[in-house]
Amino acid sequence: MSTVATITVPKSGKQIKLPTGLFINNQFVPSVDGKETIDCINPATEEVICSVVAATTKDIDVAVAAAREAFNTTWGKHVSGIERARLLNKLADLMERDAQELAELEALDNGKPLRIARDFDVGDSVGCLRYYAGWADKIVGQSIEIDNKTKFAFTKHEPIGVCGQIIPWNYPIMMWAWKVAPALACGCTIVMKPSENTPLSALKLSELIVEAGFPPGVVNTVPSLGSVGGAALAAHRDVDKVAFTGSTLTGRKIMAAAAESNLKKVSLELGGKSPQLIFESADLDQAANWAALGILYNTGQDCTAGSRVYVQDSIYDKFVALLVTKAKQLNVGDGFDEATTAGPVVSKAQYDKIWSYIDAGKQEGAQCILGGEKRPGKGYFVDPTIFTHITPDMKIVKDEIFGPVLSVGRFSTEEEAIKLANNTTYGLGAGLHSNDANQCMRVSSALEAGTVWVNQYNLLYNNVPFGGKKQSGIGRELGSYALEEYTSVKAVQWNYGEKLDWPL
Ligand SMILES: NC(=O)C1=CN([C@@H]2O[C@H](COP(=O)(O)OP(=O)(O)OC[C@H]3O[C@@H](n4cnc5c(N)ncnc54)[C@H](O)[C@@H]3O)[C@@H](O)[C@H]2O)C=CC1
Ligand code: BAL
Repeated sequence: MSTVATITVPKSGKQIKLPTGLFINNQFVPSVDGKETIDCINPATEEVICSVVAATTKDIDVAVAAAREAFNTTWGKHVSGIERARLLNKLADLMERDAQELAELEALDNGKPLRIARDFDVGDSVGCLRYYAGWADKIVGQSIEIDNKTKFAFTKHEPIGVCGQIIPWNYPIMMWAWKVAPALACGCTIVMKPSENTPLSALKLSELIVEAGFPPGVVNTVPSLGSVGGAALAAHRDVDKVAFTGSTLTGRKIMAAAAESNLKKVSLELGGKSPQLIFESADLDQAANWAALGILYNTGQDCTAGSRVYVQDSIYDKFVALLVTKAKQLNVGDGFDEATTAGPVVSKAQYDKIWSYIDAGKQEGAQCILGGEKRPGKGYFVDPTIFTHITPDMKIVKDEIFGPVLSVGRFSTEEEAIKLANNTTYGLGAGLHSNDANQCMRVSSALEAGTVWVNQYNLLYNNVPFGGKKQSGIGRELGSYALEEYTSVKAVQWNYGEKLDWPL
């Protein structure tokens, strides 16, 4: 197959030339032993955009060897923090320069609206690179006094080594940035496996890695099926750490593979079934805006999607009516239409999964008060769907759906609200809306989640840590906390005076 695809951008007709090979040692190459390719589908039209080379397990070995060689020679302990910062800042500048093209590829491959891809996905990712560029020369250890006449110790926060990074399809550029930026800032090298659903932006970013001036092998990109390339990275004996975002099911497999191979360090950002609590003192119009954003942003394909909303009895009817009004204002359509505020879901598999849950909700007796009807024609479009009259045992209430499907329940007391919210195996996000400050403090500390949003929902900042409790994950991304995921602490104990009497 050709190793450069020509991709036509809808509406503008602009043509993008994109290398489609594996990116290893700063070059786009064919597979060493495979002929498989991955078709990239535009979910708004179901048409093939282009095909990219699929890495085999042998290709993963080649990419890991390249990353190891770079770690031992040009990166790792062989490059200063100042230089790492310079390169990260340069990469951020190039991403900013190419923001439109990156967004076009993302909108085509994932389906999300072009404007949102450019302003939020690319914009926040540029910010993420700059944030970690700022950290690159500030990764410092401690000096620890043991005995002030004879001994002290100091710690070094050393790069952990070769990192396998496995990312999903819901925010392909942003998940790339969240993983690549802290790893490079700390001095790690990378084998990046983008999702087979959305590999295009990672290939474009690989071109920018070369242009920014990163040495060969520092970042390698291997599109592949999860069961092939992802599994090979998780089980690889020369990978020191694997960072993953995706389903809890796959996270479990990755952890098992890490345990059974070389006990590599693992960080997991997994699924969720996040609650939003609406108390009677809340500003209802604002709460409805945040609740709608919580479940409908990115067409609900969000690990922190606020997919369970619980409303206090006294305001239930009024709030539900408001929420329906807000949900109806969403404009689901092709991401290249200016008016679109939510695109299709990413793939046929995801579309089918969402519809199986909508059907289950109806069969289990929940009341569908909005949506719940398929659209005719092409494209994986799902309109906002709201269920009421739910019970805790329903599948739509328990399982992560990853689509614009909301379950709405009710409560009478604060205790009941907390109990309902925490009644899940997940613990990623939670929201509460109340104008009672004491209540906000009480409830935010009682909610079992890695992030609690008070009077807002779903906002993330590069300097605020993000991650899950319970079965939503292990470790933290973003903020200074992410640096711990990519460094290993070495304690150097120094004797400058103590004499050892022997035998003891
Ligand atoms: N937490 C999050 O942000 C995400 C959650 N999900 C959840 O997962 C559900 C299924 O979506 P999928 O795309 O199938 O998720 P997935 O967890 O299987 O895929 C995420 C990434 O893991 C890779 N992968 C798959 N199997 C692997 C394996 N055995 N070893 C290593 N890597 C592997 C995939 O290639 C992809 O790069 C969604 O409906 C949603 O509920 C999906 C994507 C992101
Ligand atoms: N909400 C950003 C992270 C994620 O959905 O994977």
